[in-house]
Amino acid sequence: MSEASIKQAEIAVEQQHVDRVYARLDELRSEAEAMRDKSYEYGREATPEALNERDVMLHHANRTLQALNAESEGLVFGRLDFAGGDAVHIGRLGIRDPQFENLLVDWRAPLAAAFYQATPEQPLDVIRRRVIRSSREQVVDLSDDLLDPERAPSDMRVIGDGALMAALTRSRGDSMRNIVATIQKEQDDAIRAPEGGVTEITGGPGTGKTAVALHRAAYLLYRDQRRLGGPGVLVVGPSPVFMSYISRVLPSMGEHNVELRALGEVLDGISTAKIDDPRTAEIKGSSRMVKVLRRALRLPPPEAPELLQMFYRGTVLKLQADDLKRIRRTLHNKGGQPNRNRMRAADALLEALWQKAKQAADEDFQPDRDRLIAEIGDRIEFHRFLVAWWPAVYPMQVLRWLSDPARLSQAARRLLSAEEVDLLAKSWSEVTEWTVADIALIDELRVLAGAPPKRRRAEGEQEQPKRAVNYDEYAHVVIDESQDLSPMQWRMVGRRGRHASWTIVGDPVQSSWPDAEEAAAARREALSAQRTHRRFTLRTNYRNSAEIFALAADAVRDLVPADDLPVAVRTTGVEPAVREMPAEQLPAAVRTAAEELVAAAEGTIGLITTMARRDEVREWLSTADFDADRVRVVGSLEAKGMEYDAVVVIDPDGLAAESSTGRRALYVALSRATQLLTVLKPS
Ligand SMILES: Nc1ncnc2c1ncn2[C@@H]1O[C@H](COP(=O)(O)OP(=O)(O)OP(=O)(O)O)[C@@H](O)[C@H]1O
Repeated sequence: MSEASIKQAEIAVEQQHVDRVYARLDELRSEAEAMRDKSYEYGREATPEALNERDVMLHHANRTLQALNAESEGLVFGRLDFAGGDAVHIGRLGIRDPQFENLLVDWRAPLAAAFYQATPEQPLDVIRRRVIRSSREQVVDLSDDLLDPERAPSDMRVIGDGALMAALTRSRGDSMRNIVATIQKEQDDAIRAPEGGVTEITGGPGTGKTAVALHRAAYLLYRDQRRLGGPGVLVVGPSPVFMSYISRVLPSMGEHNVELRALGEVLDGISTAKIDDPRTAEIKGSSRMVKVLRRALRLPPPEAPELLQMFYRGTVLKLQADDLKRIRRTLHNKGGQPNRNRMRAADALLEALWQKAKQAADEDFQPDRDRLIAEIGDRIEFHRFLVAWWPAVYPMQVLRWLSDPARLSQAARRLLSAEEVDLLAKSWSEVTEWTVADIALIDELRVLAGAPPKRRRAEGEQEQPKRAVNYDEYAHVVIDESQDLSPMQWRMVGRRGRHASWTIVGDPVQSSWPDAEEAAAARREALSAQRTHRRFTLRTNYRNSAEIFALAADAVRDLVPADDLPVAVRTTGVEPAVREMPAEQLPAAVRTAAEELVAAAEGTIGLITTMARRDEVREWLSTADFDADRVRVVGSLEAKGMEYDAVVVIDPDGLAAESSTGRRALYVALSRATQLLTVLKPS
């Protein structure tokens, strides 16, 4: 038999199994639907027992349906043949036949671990590992590894090799795909690491850190649905573009109960993607801001009254500006959140009025403490004063107050320089939209100020979602691109995982945060409750061709130890194109490069430029003649974590100059392409 017909025969064998799996999937779906319908009938009886049973059935039926309805593409992707003749198929879910025999083993089940862990040195009883590639329900390709040739039966057929290479060469779309069929052993070690404590995954660009973190989330949910499924898993990443890029990976594995939030979306009720200029972001992210904000809350609100005057039984009692200042200082020194201290503030003012009354006492005026406090405390004008002098404060309002440079200078005395105060005040003076760095400050103020009194719900207003606002009891928190978190952002995410276990993913070499030590200290603080720390380092770059990565690595080779740079495994024989041109010819050069790449590459084309020139570059492309649907123009910070089939890096020196981490930002931009890279250098 020719090689091609052997392969076709093996594909036919696998197709039979895949057909059985899909037929069984249909049966299970019908059963789950029937259970859901039946649960509605139970509900009609409306006794507490029936309702309870209905809820349990409905929950179970809905979960099963959700899992069964997850994209069915590539449901069956692997097979293991063991010494002794047994074989199992591995898939995105576990499916059993009516006799309870395994038709498909979930990739996260212990039985499937050998699919990822077996090597020729340690075959773990596996003789042949087969990767099955399907298009919808049709098997289209197979690829085998023979792990233990000595024990292989003579009639065992081994087809091709290189499922990983085939997966890496394929063009990518707008969404990241799951990699369940080709997870590599070093990646699997991190995915299946125990849940508790902190699991850190480091590695260079394209080593699969994001993919591994998401597969780990799916694995942990599978292993401990009860603990993680309820309080939930939070995944935090750099930008909404990135969150959208990774958003389909978990649902494609049947996991829907995971919250994905960009750093600008962590706080409930606000969402932003706006980015400050690097210098402003650096100040806003610094842990010095904790003190600045604390002090800001101690300052009197703008236009706070400076005199309290009460007529009491023919006498005028006055608290002057100095008295009021002293009372405010004492209240703050006692600690506690200002919004929770409003009663204390009222008590302190009344007590001070009583002291004044005592001083004014004479034969005609004999005040009684309890009566004075009760009477004045009930007066509407006293309440009006209190509301103006010690109002409920709202985090965003406090930041807006700090757009007044005089006020900000007071809060920032000896913490920020005059130049830093100017930059911040300016950034808050015309806020139309908060920035990503502001979100961590707003969250800090939320905690420092305490919850303001609840607003009464207006008629017809919807009730809030059942979950607590700013839910901070996640069971597992995944942080991607962790090297870029500012100290203030570490504080913000730390709050959301006080009782959680953590998966932290990052690459220090790609950092865009200038003060590594300050960020490390904030991170230690955020994770201080964690006892166990385990670390995995991924060393193979699966994204870039070796030719592209060599150019990217040149940008940082003299800045970092060689060991921190991964090894790219795939060569294409195509060198990146590096072109120089006078600055005025840059727009035409960008159009030409984009047109060439659209014609030459399948999939997505990324044009990476400085943050400042994004709109200009979009404008240049408006006259280009190509399929614009596949082209994305992004700023260097937005390119974090992303990947495209072909990339144009526009003005590399400008990219490095714009970022406070210089050539590291360039390294990120140059390591985004899977197939083709063009670099345009204006002079
Ligand atoms: N085992 C694998 N099989 C197939 N594809 C893989 C594998 N590991 C990684 N990849 C692919 O390599 C690319 C890079 O992965 P990923 O984005 O997770 O890397 P990263 O380490 O997070 O990169 P960066 O630090 O640059 O953001 C993705 O397309 C991913 O699907």
